[in-house]
Amino acid sequence: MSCYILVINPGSTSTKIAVFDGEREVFRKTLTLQENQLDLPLFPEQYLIRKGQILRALVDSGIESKQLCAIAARGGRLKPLSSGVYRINDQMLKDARAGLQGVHPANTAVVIASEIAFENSIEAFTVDPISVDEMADWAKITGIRDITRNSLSHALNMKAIARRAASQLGKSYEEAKIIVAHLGGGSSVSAHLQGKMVDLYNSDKEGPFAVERAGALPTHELADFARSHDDYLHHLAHVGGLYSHFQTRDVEKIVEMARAGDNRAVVVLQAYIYNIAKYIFSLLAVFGGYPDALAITGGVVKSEFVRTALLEKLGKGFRVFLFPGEFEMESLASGVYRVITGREKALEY
Ligand SMILES: Nc1ncnc2c1ncn2[C@@H]1O[C@H](COP(=O)(O)OP(=O)(O)O)[C@@H](O)[C@H]1O
Ligand SMILES: CCCC(=O)OP(=O)(O)O
Repeated sequence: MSCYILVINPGSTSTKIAVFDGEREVFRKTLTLQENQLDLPLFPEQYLIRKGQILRALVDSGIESKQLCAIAARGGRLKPLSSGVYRINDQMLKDARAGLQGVHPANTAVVIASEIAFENSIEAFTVDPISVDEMADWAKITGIRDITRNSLSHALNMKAIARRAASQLGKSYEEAKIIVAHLGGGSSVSAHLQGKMVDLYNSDKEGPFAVERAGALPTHELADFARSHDDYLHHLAHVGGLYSHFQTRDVEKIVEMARAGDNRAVVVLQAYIYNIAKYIFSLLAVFGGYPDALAITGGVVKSEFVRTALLEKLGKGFRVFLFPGEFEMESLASGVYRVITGREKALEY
């Protein structure tokens, strides 16, 4: 019998939805928001817009809600959690609405999923939310006692990619030593040891700058910037990175500018690549040398220019696996499918 899983994945500019029959994708659509809608608060404005778009898209798809047997929602900035599939409960909804560890469009997903699930008497889950925290204690300490590093990242895609890389090495995820770089609108770079992301950077606040995220900044200059810009967090996480230099999130366009001889584009792209490589190399400290593999994933990896420049900068020491694009929709669906088929137990939040 068919078991349709609705997958909901809200991002900074769109909401991706899909329907999987078990692990086979039968429908996918990207629902975009207008530029002025993206500046609206997540609750209730964006959540209502995104929920309305999802319900209309489902009706248009011809898939009836009675065909759904479960919902998989991308989990946002919830409380720090171990990796796994979580049943959405009231406390999770409360934390998502309150923005417990900050706001992210994915915070709307669990709320929308639980409402659609309730209306259809089915269950809703989230898999490896942004707040998966497997960071080692020694990686959390900083040079100021009151400032502790935390773990917020593209955990869903990076854990799935690390498992794929391990399988290509012929090893279990738990025995493989892997670095994963996720290069999208935002970026994360993580070190996987004994099946855990023991250290990572997330470009909202650390590591390499990304398409729209500022990455690590010099502390004194950042303090000055924050004093003179009330909206400095918006600069760090939405209009930073390549966007702050070129007012576009379209990497192909910036590469074209460089190819056409725009010197600024040449140097900023050089810096973009250099910073990614620099932070990848810094994670060699986790392993005391090269890991078994370096896996590079995310939308930006679709760019041949970026792939070539980055591989050249990384040199010959890594065994590199490239996974252009992201695999969040299938990872959400397969996590929930494992639970509803009894192969994995859902965790309680
Ligand atoms: N073929 C391509 N060449 C260069 N950049 C690309 C290409 N395809 C997508 N990108 C870039 O990937 C980024 C989006 O990555 P993705 O992982 O899909 O993002 P998000 O973090 O928004 O989910 C965009 O900045 C886009 O310009
Ligand atoms: C905070 C890390 C997760 C993240 O930034 O996701 P998106 O790049 O999808 O916004």
